[in-house]
Amino acid sequence: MRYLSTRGGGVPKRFCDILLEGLAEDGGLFLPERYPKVDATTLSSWRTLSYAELAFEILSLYIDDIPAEDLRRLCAQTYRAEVFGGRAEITPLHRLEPGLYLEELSNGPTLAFKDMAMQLLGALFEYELGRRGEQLNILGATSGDTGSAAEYAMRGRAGVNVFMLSPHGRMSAFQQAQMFSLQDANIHNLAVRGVFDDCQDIVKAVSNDLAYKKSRKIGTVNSINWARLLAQVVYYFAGYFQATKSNDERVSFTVPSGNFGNVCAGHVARQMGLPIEQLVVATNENDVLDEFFRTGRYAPRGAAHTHATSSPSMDISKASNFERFIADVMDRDGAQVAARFQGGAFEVDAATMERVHAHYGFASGASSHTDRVATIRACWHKTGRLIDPHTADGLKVAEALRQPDVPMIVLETALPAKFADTLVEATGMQPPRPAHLEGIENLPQRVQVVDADAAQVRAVIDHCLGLG
Ligand SMILES: Cc1ncc(COP(=O)(O)O)c(C=O)c1O
Ligand SMILES: N[C@@H](CCOP(=O)(O)O)C(=O)O
Repeated sequence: MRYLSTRGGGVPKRFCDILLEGLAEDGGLFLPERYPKVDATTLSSWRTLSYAELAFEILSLYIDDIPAEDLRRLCAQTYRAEVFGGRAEITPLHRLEPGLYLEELSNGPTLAFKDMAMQLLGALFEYELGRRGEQLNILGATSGDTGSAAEYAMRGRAGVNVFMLSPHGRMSAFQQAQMFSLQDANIHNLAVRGVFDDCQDIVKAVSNDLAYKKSRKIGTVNSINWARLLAQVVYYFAGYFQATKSNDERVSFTVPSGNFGNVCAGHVARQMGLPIEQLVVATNENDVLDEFFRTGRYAPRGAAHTHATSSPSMDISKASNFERFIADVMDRDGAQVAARFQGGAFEVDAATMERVHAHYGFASGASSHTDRVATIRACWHKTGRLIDPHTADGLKVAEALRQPDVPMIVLETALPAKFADTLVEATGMQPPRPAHLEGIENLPQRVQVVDADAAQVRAVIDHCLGLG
């Protein structure tokens, strides 16, 4: 399989090259030249596989520059029950009521769905850097969960440093403590005076400085990196197999969305032939994506209009992976994609929106603080299940948009322990947390506060690398 930039520049590349490269040189995002199709016989043969074996089968369709036995071993080492809360299924399905499910994606080390891909990325980086005898300096942006997942996956790994940008004062106390309490020498936390989008813009600006990127060996762990999305495709198949008995059945997924990485992985699974009826995008008050799916207008907002909400990891107004989806909608016309994403807002016509809904199966809705608190409370009272605020945004939208006779799977993107204040407001109870994370907020923290300025971030990286 070869990979191309959404903006059409550069030459086709192989998987391990784009794994380390992250953002394409023309500022676009890598996509495989085509989505491999999975026929009914293959789909049936995958039904009984373990999660690790399923991951291997799916990854093999996209990766031809890692020997099969090595890739199989990396998948087996990554997707072990011990790493994912002792759950043999890795992403178990929990039935809330007939036809409505939660797919548990947050049983990994940092209690959010990011672990599903990041644990594999850590193994892939170490493997490939070892083969090449190279180092990688990862520059990432987080609104709360990517950061800790990346740091836990990369801490102590040979050949990797992590520089993680987060929006100063905008994450929950638990999320901050998860990241800032790490004392490993290869982990560097930078709190940016700004919002998540400022952090992501800095990652892109530094990556687009090609001379700097090359000389400092800068890589990415955000869903900018295709490998993140690829690993996330696997749990759509795993969820489908658990919710159905035969391939004649269809299911829908509702995905709490911010940077559009998670639901974009669902789009890839659907393009591969997984029988998905609808992909429902659920946003919080930062509803740029919901606005697009309702009206055809994509209007990213600035920091002043990006609200700080009680589902903070979704406080995003410029969804990076939306570019990948639009590239597919525009039949991979790189010039058209570049024109749209180098500019500000854009609009697509009614015929295109018809395809977005009917052909690509997208629908959307938004949730507010009042909605998510009410949803957490109702879910607790009706089912005895505590859910986190982001999952609540998903459940609220799923309940409004689910169709009769089509099972709806809501992706559980984090555990309640990460967002205690909102859980207490909704239920009057402190959410449970794993014993080893008790008191994490009281540990000493290590973080450097910087302006939303790429030059300042470059200076910090250079200083840490002993270059400035
Ligand atoms: C808990 C949680 N839910 C949902 C999202 C949104 O996912 P995505 O950015 O892939 O759309 C995020 C962050 O990405 C998150 O951390
Ligand atoms: N919500 C994310 C934001 C970054 O998303 P990513 O999927 O592109 O890494 C976070 O919690 O950091």
